[in-house]
Amino acid sequence: MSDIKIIKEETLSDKKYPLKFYTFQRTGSKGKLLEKKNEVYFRPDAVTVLLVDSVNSKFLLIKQFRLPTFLNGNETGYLVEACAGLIDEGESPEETAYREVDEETGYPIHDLTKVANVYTSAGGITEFQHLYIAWYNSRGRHGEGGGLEEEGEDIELVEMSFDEARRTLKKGEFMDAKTILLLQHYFLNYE
Ligand SMILES: Nc1nc2c(ncn2[C@@H]2O[C@H](COP(=O)(O)OP(=O)(O)O[C@H]3O[C@H](CO)[C@@H](O)[C@H](O)[C@@H]3O)[C@@H](O)[C@H]2O)c(=O)[nH]1
Ligand SMILES: [Mg+2]
Repeated sequence: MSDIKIIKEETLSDKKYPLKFYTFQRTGSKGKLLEKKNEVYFRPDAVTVLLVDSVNSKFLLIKQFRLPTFLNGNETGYLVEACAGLIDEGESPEETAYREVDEETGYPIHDLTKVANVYTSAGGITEFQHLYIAWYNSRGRHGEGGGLEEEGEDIELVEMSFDEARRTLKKGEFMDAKTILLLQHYFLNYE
């Protein structure tokens, strides 16, 4: 680890989150000095929470437009995902989980449970995801949800039965990695 030497660091863009271009050296597994180049996009770490109503056998998912997917083959640009958001400065992942669930869905949750920490695209993006499941009551009272208007969020709530989620998984129709991981985790460990 300690023999990694950054030879050059160039900032390619710094509009929202920095995109940098590195030239670095490190000793490889065969003891040889290697020089490499790597573009790195510094997106903040994030939290994802799969909301489960085990009494009524339902998940609460969200649907929203995702430009990068539209630019890469997703015809409508819409993606069905578990509730997720970026960690604000000074926030713990648990605090982000409660805030994002409230902003995006408006439902109270309980028993927030850690599932895993994952790098989502290790070759080029710094982002580290904190994955959780939590329980909600689909028949309970809830706030508005829908995301923050001032951030341009436009979020539709999608309630999906366990059966439909299983079928959609089997057909390979979910397209968001963290959502697939959490649904599979739930079916493997709780059903
Ligand atoms: N201006 C600007 N706004 C951005 C940019 N990138 C994101 N935003 C905005 O910043 C807000 C972030 O909303 P969050 O709910 O905190 O995050 P998220 O977009 O849901 O992110 C989660 O899901 C993504 C898609 O799967 C993940 O990529 C991400 O890691 C995270 O898990 C959204 O309004 C989004 O449009 C950008 O480059 N420029
Ligand atoms: Mg979000």
